[in-house]
Order: sequence, then structure tokens, then C-alpha cells
Amino acid sequence: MSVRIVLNNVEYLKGNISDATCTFTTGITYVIGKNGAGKSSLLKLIATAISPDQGEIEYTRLVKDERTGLYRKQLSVEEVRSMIGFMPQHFTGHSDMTIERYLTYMAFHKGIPRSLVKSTIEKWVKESGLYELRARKLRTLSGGQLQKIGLIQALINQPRICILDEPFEGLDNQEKLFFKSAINRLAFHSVIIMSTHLLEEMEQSATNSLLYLEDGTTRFYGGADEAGKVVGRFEE
Ligand SMILES: Nc1ncnc2c1ncn2[C@@H]1O[C@H](COP(=O)(O)OP(=O)(O)OP(=O)(O)O)[C@@H](O)[C@H]1O
Repeated sequence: MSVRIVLNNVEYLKGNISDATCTFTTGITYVIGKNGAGKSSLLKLIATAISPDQGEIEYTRLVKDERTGLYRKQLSVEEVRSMIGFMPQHFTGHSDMTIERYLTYMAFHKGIPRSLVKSTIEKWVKESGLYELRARKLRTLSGGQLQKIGLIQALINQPRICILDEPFEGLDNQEKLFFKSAINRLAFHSVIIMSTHLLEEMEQSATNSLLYLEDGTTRFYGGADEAGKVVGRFEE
């Protein structure tokens, strides 16, 4: 059930996106660019949190039909939303809920079977080092702790499309490793799009992709192992 997202000449003036044209497929695509290049706006557009002024974003998935064989089926906005995990920049969640309550709410919301909710949450909070804090309200958490909740809610149901805005901000090395391995596992069968301003966070393998955004325009799309081609421009 391979999902594909195609952006055609997307324009979103408020977020300074003037011409975004690119294709996202299974695996990780890193979106990089200077401050204000439009990374967060692009991610919000793909997550359907905002709509383009011009151009289109097309979501399809590969479907097997007994009579016609394999074909790409256009997905409705509702279908797309049901398969997206999104962690926005400056994630806050529901500040008056405890970690446990918030993640339970999100797990139900994302369709995790009732019988699996408790064990799924327990596994995530234990492995991410949040177990002792599970009865704390989100508003009492540090930036890094909140970031982990943002990541868990985006990844918890293994979404077919996962959009993460600066996912590793505020995490220590061990926490980064834990979430990176969860994201890498998900990348085998999902479209992962993540922004980062830290080039060292990119895993520069040929299977990962890199999208370089400059002044709201997609300037470079290639293998993440080609980062060297854009690094000079990126760091200017
Ligand atoms: N809701 C908004 N209202 C007004 N201007 C906006 C809005 N959202 C984004 N912008 C502007 O659009 C441009 C792109 O912003 P965006 O946050 O997408 O960039 P970014 O690449 O994610 O930057 P950073 O790396 O600093 O997070 C910026 O100039 C920003 O000020």
C-alpha cells in the first residue's frame, strides 16, 4: 500500500512558499533550508493543516484490483488525515492532561484497538524514559519531555504518512537514538517527511532523500548522501 505525495507548483503566500514542486515516497525525506525558508509552512501544507493558495498536493496509494491490476488511487482529505501522524514545531498538546491521559486520548483517536491501548502506551513511555512522569500534566513538563510526547503521539499508530517538524530539538543523544530507530523502522513502509536545521541529524544514506528549500522554492531534491552539494549553500 505504497503512498505517494506530489506537490505541483504549490504557493502559500502567508508562509512565504512561492513554488514548491516535489514528490515524496516511502522512506525518509529531510527538508532543510535556512530560517524562514518555509520548512514549517511546507510541512503544515502536506499535513493538511493549511491549504495552498495556488497549485495542488496530490495524495495517492497503490491499490491492487482483481480486474485492472495495480493502479494509483487518489485519496480524499479525510483518508489522508486518517493516515497522518504530525508533530508540529513547538508542540504543546493538551496542557491540562497528564501524559497517560493525553496519550490514551490520542491512541483512541488514532484507532488503536481498545485492548492494545494500555500496553502500547506503557511500552512507549517506558522506552522513552517518561514512565516516572506519566501522572504529570503536560504543562509541567520541560521542552525536551514535551518533545518526546509530541513524537510519541505522531508515531504511536505507525502512520503511513509521518510529518515531523524539527523532531530532535531538545533531546539528548540517547533519546535521539531511541526515536531515530523508531522512525527508521517506520520508514520501511511509510512516507516520513522531517525538517531539520541540524545537518548532523541527517542519516546520509542513499535510501533517504533530501529536499532543500530556499525562499519558499524547492531548489534541490536528491539522495540524502548528496547533502554535500547543498551544504555550502545551506551554511552560508
Ligand atoms: N501565520 C503566519 N503569518 C505570517 N507570516 C508567517 C506565518 N507563517 C509563516 N510566516 C512567515 O513565512 C516565512 C516562512 O516561515 P516558516 O516558519 O515556514 O519557515 P521555516 O523554514 O520553518 O523557519 P525556521 O527554520 O525559523 O523554523 C517566514 O518569513 C515567516 O515569518
